[in-house]
Order: sequence, then structure tokens, then C-alpha cells
Amino acid sequence: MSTEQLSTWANLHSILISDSVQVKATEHAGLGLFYNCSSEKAPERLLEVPRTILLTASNVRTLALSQKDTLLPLLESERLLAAREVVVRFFTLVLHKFGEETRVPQSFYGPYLALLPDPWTAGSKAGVPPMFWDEERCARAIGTSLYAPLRAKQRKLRAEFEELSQRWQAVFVHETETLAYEEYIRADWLVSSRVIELPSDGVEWELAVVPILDFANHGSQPNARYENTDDSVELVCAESEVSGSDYRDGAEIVISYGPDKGSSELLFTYGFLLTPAEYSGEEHVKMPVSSGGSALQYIYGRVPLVEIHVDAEGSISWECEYLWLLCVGPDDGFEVSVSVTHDSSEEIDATVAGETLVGVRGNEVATAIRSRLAVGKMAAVLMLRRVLLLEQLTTGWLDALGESEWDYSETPEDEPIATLRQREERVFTLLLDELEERKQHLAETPDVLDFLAQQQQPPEEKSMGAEESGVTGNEGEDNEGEDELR
Ligand SMILES: C[S@@+](CC[C@H](N)C(=O)[O-])C[C@H]1O[C@@H](n2cnc3c(N)ncnc32)[C@H](O)[C@@H]1O
Repeated sequence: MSTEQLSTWANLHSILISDSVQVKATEHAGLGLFYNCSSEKAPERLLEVPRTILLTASNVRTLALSQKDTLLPLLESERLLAAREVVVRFFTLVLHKFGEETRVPQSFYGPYLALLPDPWTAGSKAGVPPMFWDEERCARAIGTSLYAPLRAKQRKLRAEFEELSQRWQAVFVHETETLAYEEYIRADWLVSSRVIELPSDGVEWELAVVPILDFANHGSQPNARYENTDDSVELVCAESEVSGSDYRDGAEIVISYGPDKGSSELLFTYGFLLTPAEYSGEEHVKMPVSSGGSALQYIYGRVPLVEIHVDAEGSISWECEYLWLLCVGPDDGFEVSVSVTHDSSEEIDATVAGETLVGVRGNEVATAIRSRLAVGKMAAVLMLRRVLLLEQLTTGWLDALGESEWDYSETPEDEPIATLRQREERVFTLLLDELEERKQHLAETPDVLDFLAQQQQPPEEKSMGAEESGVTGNEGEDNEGEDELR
């Protein structure tokens, strides 16, 4: 199938493609959208895709009503399928080869589906997302922020695939060829790398793959963006960014896949890194924190992450609400209690400054600690403890990056993991510098000096001091090395 057939298909389904737009091969992986320089001038609206043709869970379910023997039973499950999974199951079915044939030609979406990329034939190592990597290549990611999400996603997709496979065998009883895991991860990648979030009824958001608009590649200097209307999704010129010469030269139309996607996330979801020419040095890294014990993690209720941002000028900022839970202990007025109820289930609750927060989870616990315990002179003390904890974590991350058994000298130039490691190493080093400065500053504040002086007093006097300040120390398990602050 060709891009001409795509135009005919688009016409048939009322997708408006401006004369100024062409779909063609790009130096980025696969296809892309380009200005067609034979037109007079760039229009504001480049593409308009009606909502009825979007690949959303609800549209797929509607389509399934006319495919009662195939798609419909494949969408059945004993659990509630996530919207993403519904669309992934659709892609899996239409792209599967039954004998020599796929369902692509018969599909309502045929000419569009026929142009979708296939990482198994992509050829180059670059542009192939980590979900398709072999074990040896995955192991190279150890120490980077890519590794934990990659392993988690592999486990999740494997479980989803096992469930779908069983259903598949029941639906296609007469087919000799079964469904392969590789087909499922291709379908998942096509969805994950093309999906956008759209407001559906003004309140809820829904995930949608927007045919043809999804051929837009990512650029660090986007010259277009998508907009939503009640009945369509449009691709429009980001006017201020499009110079007349860009347009006349038939430049590629690129959008932003999200302003806060770091190298790791781009590689994880889309399979590429910005080239050195495109990379400004701006970076986002999210590192999981495994310390604190299971009860504390349960109270937090989500994967605790440290989020680090470096801007193009090299200024660094970080955030981690979970560190508030790690930096206090019973002596500060923070306790986690585990009780077993009559039906043998466990209740885990946090107590902050004498008040038990029943059923409260996540950032609300951090907020309670912040507002009730990080007060008076303890504000600076707890801030310093957070800085020390983060310093410890960051040193560990840097060590882990350095511990790789993988031989860098054998790195092929197109191996993105080598670049990712360098970029993350730079972020961790900048973070350590920043923390060192912050530590020096906090350690010299009167509140911290006062607190430390109290800690060094003989026991009787010390307890008096502690009573006055309302704190008696921190027994948190991860605070070794900062005894003087307890
Ligand atoms: C939404 S699709 C864009 C269209 C895609 N090129 C195609 O052929 O269908 C996203 C995928 O395009 C590729 N891509 C997008 N922007 C890129 C870039 N700046 N550099 C390299 N590959 C890119 C990646 O393979 C990514 O997973």
C-alpha cells in the first residue's frame, strides 16, 4: 500500500489533509509529515481528523459489534481491560498473519495500517525501542533510569499476552499458527508511541491513536502542535516557529511528544534519543527509591520517585515527596503502625504529630509531615536530612552506573544506552554538586547549629532540649551517616 492509497482512504473518511502536507519517508525512523513546498503558503490548519475515526477504546468497542466472531470475543476479559489494552488487542488482531494474509486489507483502517512501522525489519539498532532488545542489550541498561521501568513493562506485557493468547486460541480454534509474543509487543509499541490523551466529555480524558497525525515525528524545535475540537483533532502550525524558508524548503513537520520527557523516557517509549545536534542538555531523570521498607512504601501508595530536572543552562532542580517520609521517625512524631484486623487483613496507617491518618496515602502523608513536623527549627533540620538522604541515593546511582560489566570500548556508535549513561551520569554529578552546596548552607543555619548543639549535650540536658523543641530524634532506617542530626 502507498501514501496515495492513504490519501484516498483519508478522503473516504473525511480526514482533511491540507495540500501543503505530504506523508513521506524521513531521516527519523519510518514515515513523517512534510511541508509540500509546491503550495503557495503554509496554511494554519494542516490536518483535521474526525473523532469518529480515532482509535480509542470506545471506537474499537463499537467496531467490534460488527466483528462478532473475531474482535468482539477478543475484547472479553474477566477483568476490566484498560483503554490501552483494548486498542492494543485491536492492533494485534489486524496485524496478525493468518497464513500468509493479514487482516490489514479488509480492515476499515487498511491503507493506514499498511504504513505502520515494523521494528523487526527496521534494520538499524537505533530507533528500536528497548522492549524489542535481547537480554544482553537490556542488561546494558542496568544502573540507568531505564532499567526498572523496562523490567516492569516486560513483566506486565508478558502477563497481558498470556491472557490474550488463551482467549485467542479459544476464538481461532481452527488456526494452526498461534499468536506470538513479538506480535503483541509490536502492537503495544504502535499504541504507546502513537497515543495521545484527549479530553472526551470535558471531564474525562481518553487515549487515542489519531491516524495520519500520528506520522508526525518529535522535534526539539516543534513547528506544529495538535488541538482538539468537539468533533476532531487538528494539527496546526505553531506559527511563530515556522519561518517562511522552513516552509519553502519542504521542512519536516515536527511536534513535541511532551516537554518533560527526558532521554530515558524517549528511548523507553519511542526508541530514540535526541541527536547531539538537537540535544540542548536539558534533561529529566526519574529514579525509583527502594528504601524505607514495605510498610512505608505501602503508606506512600505509589512507586517513590526522585524527579530531577536540568535545564538547558545547566541549572538543576529536584523533587521527591517520599523523602519527607524517609527523613522522620518516631522521635520526630512520625510512626507507621501495622495492625491485623479480624478478617486477617493488614491495616497500615501513619501517625503524624499524634494524629493517626487512617487510610491516608501518598503525597498527603508527605504534606502532613511537612506542615506539622517541618516547623520551627525542624524545618531546616528536616530539609538537611532530605538533602543527606538524596546525596546518599545519588552516590549509589553513580556507583551503579560505574559498576557496569559492559565494555564501553566495544560500544557501536548507534548504541543509545552508551549515550543515555553519559547523560544520566552528568545529571547525577550536577546533582551531587548542588546537594553539596545546599548541605553547606543548611549546616550553617542557626536552627541546625542549635539542634546539633542540643544533640551533643549530656543525656539529661539533651532530653530537656529535645522536650523544648518537641523532637527526640530520627530512627529512620536509611539515615546512617547522619547520626549528628538525630
Ligand atoms: C508517533 S510515531 C511517528 C511516525 C513514525 N515515524 C512512523 O513511521 O510511523 C513515533 C515513532 O517515530 C519515530 N520517531 C519520532 N520522532 C523521532 C525522532 N526525533 N528521532 C528518531 N525517531 C523518531 C520513533 O520510532 C517513534 O517511536
